[in-house]
Amino acid sequence: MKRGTCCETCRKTTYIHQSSAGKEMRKIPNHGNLRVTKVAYPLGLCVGLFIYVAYIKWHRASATQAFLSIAGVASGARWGQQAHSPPGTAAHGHEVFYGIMFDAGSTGTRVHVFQFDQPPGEIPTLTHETFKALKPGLSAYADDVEKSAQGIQELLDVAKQDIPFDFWKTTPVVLKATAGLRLLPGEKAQKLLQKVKEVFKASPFLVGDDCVSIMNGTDEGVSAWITVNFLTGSLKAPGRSSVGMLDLGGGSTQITFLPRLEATLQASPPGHLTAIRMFNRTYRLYSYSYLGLGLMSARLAILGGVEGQPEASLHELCVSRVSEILRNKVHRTEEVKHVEFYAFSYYYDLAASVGLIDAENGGSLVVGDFELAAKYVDHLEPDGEPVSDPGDAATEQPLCVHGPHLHQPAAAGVRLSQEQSAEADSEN
Ligand SMILES: O=c1[nH]cnc2c1ncn2[C@@H]1O[C@H](COP(=O)(O)OP(=O)(O)O)[C@@H](O)[C@H]1O
Ligand SMILES: [Ca+2]
Repeated sequence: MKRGTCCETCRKTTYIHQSSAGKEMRKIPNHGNLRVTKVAYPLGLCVGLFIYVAYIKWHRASATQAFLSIAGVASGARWGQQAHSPPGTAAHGHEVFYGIMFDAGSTGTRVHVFQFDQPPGEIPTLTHETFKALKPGLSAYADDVEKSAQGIQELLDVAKQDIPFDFWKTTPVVLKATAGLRLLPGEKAQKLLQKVKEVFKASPFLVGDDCVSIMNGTDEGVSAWITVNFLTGSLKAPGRSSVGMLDLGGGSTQITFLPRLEATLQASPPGHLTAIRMFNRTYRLYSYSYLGLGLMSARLAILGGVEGQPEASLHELCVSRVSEILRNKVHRTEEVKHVEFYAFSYYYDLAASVGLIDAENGGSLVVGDFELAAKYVDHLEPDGEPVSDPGDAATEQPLCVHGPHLHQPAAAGVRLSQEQSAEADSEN
């Protein structure tokens, strides 16, 4: 991947972060350097989601045009060329318009305020984004629905500050919920969605009938796959092989890749294949979302069953509990050994937290590195010091990233190369 494409994205993006105290917020303008930060990740995935949901799924005929436009800008291809118009102005006859997208994840709700610019007779391009995230996720308010309104209102206020008054009533606002709401009993999830809709309706923004919904897992995986393959250039260059996408969320996890082997298509269980049409081409994708196997939900399942004191080593105990949870739940498809994958969310957070990848730049590793890291962490005393004689060669190996670091926000994920994933698979 070439350096700089996505980093341009950061230049025009303003992120507003919740401080650890959860109250204070600060604006971080990026002054045009090439430093890649993790916060660029949500822009990429949300633009992909926007493209997929708004254009490919609903308006298939205009998919190619819309995709080229929005994803092209997301990659920074055009952002260096023109100065950013002040919000609300239409310099040189350019139309400016906005969109507000809420990502209601299981661990947090995030707002993305997109600004688009449309030169006369041309397709629109994305020129600015403001982002803010709040914790916990919407599902945490399942038993106190009224309380959920406060956070949504706070995020809407960010949009109000960002979007000029004259644009409010023409700016659409949309919320897509993922695993947190999928995991709730239907009635509770619907009450939360209804509450959000009420808050949206009381706002000055454009609110459609289907402005608030739960996105299905396949759509979630496919939109992230589109984004990552746009960013790696494989959608634009037909000969270039595509990469796979792994996203480990809090409540669910997705795998999506483009199989090359007929055998993979034949051997895929029902519900694991989906087709999308883009650039006059039909992509038959292997895509599956495992509900309940996000990091937090899986931990809950694993730890929920613990009773008494462990007899085996902590690592062995963990491995056996995880195996029990995963048994017969996860389909193993042979072809992944030969596919390069980009991994996101908790794959990133976990790899960065144990030093497998650089916390700013991401990096490459093999699947087996996670296992080594788990062994290492499981051998730590509660105070964080390694035990004196872990008796395991794994802890003697350096926990470092294999292969080059990526200098891309798409790489606010972990990259698993072909050889690496093959090697890792053979170790499992
Ligand atoms: O907008 C974002 N900003 C920062 N991290 C995000 C964003 N969206 C998702 N993540 C990452 O996703 C993980 C949490 O997943 P999420 O809450 O979206 O659960 P879900 O996808 O299973 O519903 C964390 O690793 C978090 O870093
Ligand atoms: Ca997510």
